[in-house]
Parts: sequence; structure tokens; C-alpha cells
Amino acid sequence: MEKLKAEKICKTYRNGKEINNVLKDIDITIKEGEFVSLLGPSGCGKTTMLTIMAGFQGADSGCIKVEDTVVTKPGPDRAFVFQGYALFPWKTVKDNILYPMKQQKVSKEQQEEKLQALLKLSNLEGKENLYPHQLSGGMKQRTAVARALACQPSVLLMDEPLGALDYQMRRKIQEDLERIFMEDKVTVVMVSHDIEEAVFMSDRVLLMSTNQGEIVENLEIDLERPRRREHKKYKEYIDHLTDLIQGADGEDKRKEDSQKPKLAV
Ligand SMILES: Nc1ncnc2c1ncn2[C@@H]1O[C@H](COP(=O)(O)OP(=O)(O)OP(=O)(O)O)[C@@H](O)[C@H]1O
Repeated sequence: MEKLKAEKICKTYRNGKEINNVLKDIDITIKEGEFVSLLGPSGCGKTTMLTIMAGFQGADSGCIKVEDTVVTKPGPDRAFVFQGYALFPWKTVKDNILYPMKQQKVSKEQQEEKLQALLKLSNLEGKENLYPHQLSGGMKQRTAVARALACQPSVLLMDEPLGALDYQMRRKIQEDLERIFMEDKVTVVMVSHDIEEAVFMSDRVLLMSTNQGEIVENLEIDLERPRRREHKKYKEYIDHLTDLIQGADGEDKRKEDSQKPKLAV
């Protein structure tokens, strides 16, 4: 079943006289329960696409649909995890996770039930009364994901969710998040510029180019979960995407790309 659809999304930013055509006619379809990464070089429009999906800003033309409902503004059907986590520093782990449920006027009983399930799922049991400054980067990240899942969103949108973590911690949290999403089965769109992370986490990787956000590769990651980094195919996927990104850096390749028909994915 189709969960989220971006249809012919166009977005141009204007700074004074300067015009920046960031996205042109971008089509993306994401299935229920699918984990899709938007990968690409800095400035290619990944975050712009994600914030349009979230309803934080509108497209100039085209539309976003979640289960056939057109997105016009942010809503509880789409949870967003920001790069810096955006936890409330004055609230404990527990109160951060409860916050969206209170906003949604979920009953006290259900709040408690969901809280316990999320603490367990996110491996945060025993940490519920700590404040964000008392947590490690990984715990903050898991709290942010638990809070995002609290309202059972249709779609989870994550912008470079592990960007603030060091290499070792990133790998550990990738595995934690994989386990969470294997259980929760939420539909996820993640922005990343880390090729390995995109391959590890995703069912499908969409590679965007700086040529108006054009999607130059739609790569299904056909590997069983939990993923194994030593798998031969895992390395092949990474090498394939690395080659494409390095190739796309060349001006000639970009010109060639712009003449190819667009991928609708
Ligand atoms: N609010 C804005 N006003 C004007 N220009 C913007 C705005 N937001 C983004 N841009 C420009 O649009 C282009 C795409 O930005 P975007 O943040 O979507 O890229 P990105 O692929 O997410 O980059 P990165 O990986 O570096 O975060 C960039 O050239 C950026 O400078």
C-alpha cells in the first residue's frame, strides 16, 4: 500500500535577485512500512524535500499526499526527528516522551502504557527521570525517536538523525534504530549524506543530484534484517553508490544526467 507520495514537487528559493531552483518535478512514492533514505551531496535539496513532506513549508507546485490526504501543514500523522534532537531540556526523558501524547489528549492510562512500551523498545528503562543534559548522545537520540513514535505517526521523517554523533556511536545507534523499526514497522524517510548509513538503515535509497534535486538512482537494498556489515552485497551497494556520487561530482556527468529521462520512484 502507498503511504506517502510526492507528486511533481517544485521549489525555488529567491534571495534578492538570486534564484535557486532546488527541486524540479520530483516524484517519490513510499510504501507502507518502507524505510527510504534521501541521499546526496550537500545542497542538493534533501532537507527541502523532507520539510515539504513535513508541511513545514509549501512547494511552489506539486503536492504531498499521506494516504491520499493532501498535506497542507504539519500534523501528528508525520513526526519529525531533528538533527540536534530538539528535546525539551527542562523535561525528563519520561516527560519528553509523554509530551506529544498530552498534546493529543491521549487518556492517562494509554499514556502510561505507551510510555512503558517505548521505554522498553528504546532501551531507556531506568533513565526515565533523567534530564537531556544527563544523557549520552545515543540516549538523547533514542529519546527523540521514542517521542516521535509516541503518537503513532503514519510517517516518521528524520533529518540527519545521527549527524551529531561520532563514528562508533553512529554505528551503535544505527543498530538500535534498526531494531526499533523492525518492531515498530513505521514508514520512515531519512535524510542522510552518509552512504554507509543509508545502506545499513534503508529498504531503498534515493540518490539525489545537485541538478534540481533530480533522483538519479533508486536502489532497493535487498538484504535481510538485521543487517550484517560484513555481507558481500552490503559492500557492493556502498561501492555502487560511492561510484555514482563521485561520478556525479564531475561537470560532464551532470550535463549527461540532465539529458536523461527522469526517474519516477
Ligand atoms: N530557507 C532558504 N532560503 C533560501 N535558500 C535556501 C533555504 N533553505 C535552503 N536553501 C538553499 O537550497 C539548497 C538546498 O538546501 P537543502 O538544505 O535542502 O540541501 P541539503 O541537500 O539538505 O544539504 P545538506 O546536506 O548540506 O544539509 C541550498 O543551496 C540552500 O542554500
